[in-house]
Amino acid sequence: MLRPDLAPMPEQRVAELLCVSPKAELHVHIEGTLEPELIFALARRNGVTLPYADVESLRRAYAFTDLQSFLDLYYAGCDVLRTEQDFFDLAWAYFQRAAQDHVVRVEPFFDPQSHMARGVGFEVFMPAFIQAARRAQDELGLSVGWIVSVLRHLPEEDALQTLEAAETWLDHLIGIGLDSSERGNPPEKFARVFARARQLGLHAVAHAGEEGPPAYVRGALDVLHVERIDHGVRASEDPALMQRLAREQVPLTVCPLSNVRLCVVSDLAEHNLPQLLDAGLKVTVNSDDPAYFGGYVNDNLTQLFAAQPALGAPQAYALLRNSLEASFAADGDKALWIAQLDARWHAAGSAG
Ligand code: HPA
Ligand SMILES: [Zn+2]
Repeated sequence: MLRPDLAPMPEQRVAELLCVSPKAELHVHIEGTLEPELIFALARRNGVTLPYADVESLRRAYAFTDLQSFLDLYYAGCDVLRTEQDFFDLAWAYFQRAAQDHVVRVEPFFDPQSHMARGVGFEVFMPAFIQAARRAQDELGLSVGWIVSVLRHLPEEDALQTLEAAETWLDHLIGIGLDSSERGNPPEKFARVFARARQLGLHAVAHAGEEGPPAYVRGALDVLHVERIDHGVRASEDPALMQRLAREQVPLTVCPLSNVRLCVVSDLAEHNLPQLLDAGLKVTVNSDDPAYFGGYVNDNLTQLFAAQPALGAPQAYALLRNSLEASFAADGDKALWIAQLDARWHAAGSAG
């Protein structure tokens, strides 16, 4: 929703408001918040030998050419996560970082299959995630809803087994997601696992239209019955799909720095987010894998706004409000956060 009543504001003021306003982060992979420093600390703790001499040489390897080149390093990074304490340290570090960005609600993905393949099961990571989320709520006022995500490069049978293992922890999960290598792995491959998840009362989201074609966005909506599309930027290639996304107000969780780092777009100035917003889509800005892509949610917002002169106060307000509205939090919580957002912007507007 754009607010036409906002007084014109200098660019710097918009950037400040973007940073200090309450917001929801709806597209972040907890394993993608594993900073190189923590990779080295956990490797040391667990006696794992890394193929990099130090943090700097690992960081230098983060030069990706596409989604797969990133995923190879992302899954390799996961190998240092072995114990409940490791997963707690990972999640707690991210929650503290998110709170600095005035995130009031986060719905992080986690990839069980990337851990189960190494013999690390739900009984190791779930207690850690639950404990970290509890502490985030108590100490940071940060509300957390976990999304169990299945890997699309693996067979649906694996995903069904993963969902079955997740059922024990259902009270601590809000949704199911679909991630990993998109091309050649259409949403239709996961029809049964998403049907089962929805039967269990989970919300449904899926990565679609990041590297994959607009048809994958349609498939996610029509076959998986998802409530949000993760990425979705390639929808702009299909005018009829754009009209549908606008009409149905399907939220898109867009990740600008990720799109640049994975060569989905050439640079931030070329990103189609303004076009998506202009077409009336319910767009949100998120960080995806901030430890790998060079920025958390406020970095994504401020760098995008700095690169795109067409983005100003109305778009900033819309993106923040969309994030809160598109979350799966309780209606009462959402209403409270939106009131806090409006109070911030009202004060800014009257200050001129
Ligand atoms: O950006 C992504 N796309 C697909 N799968 C992923 N897994 C972690 N990040 C991503
Ligand atoms: Zn993602």
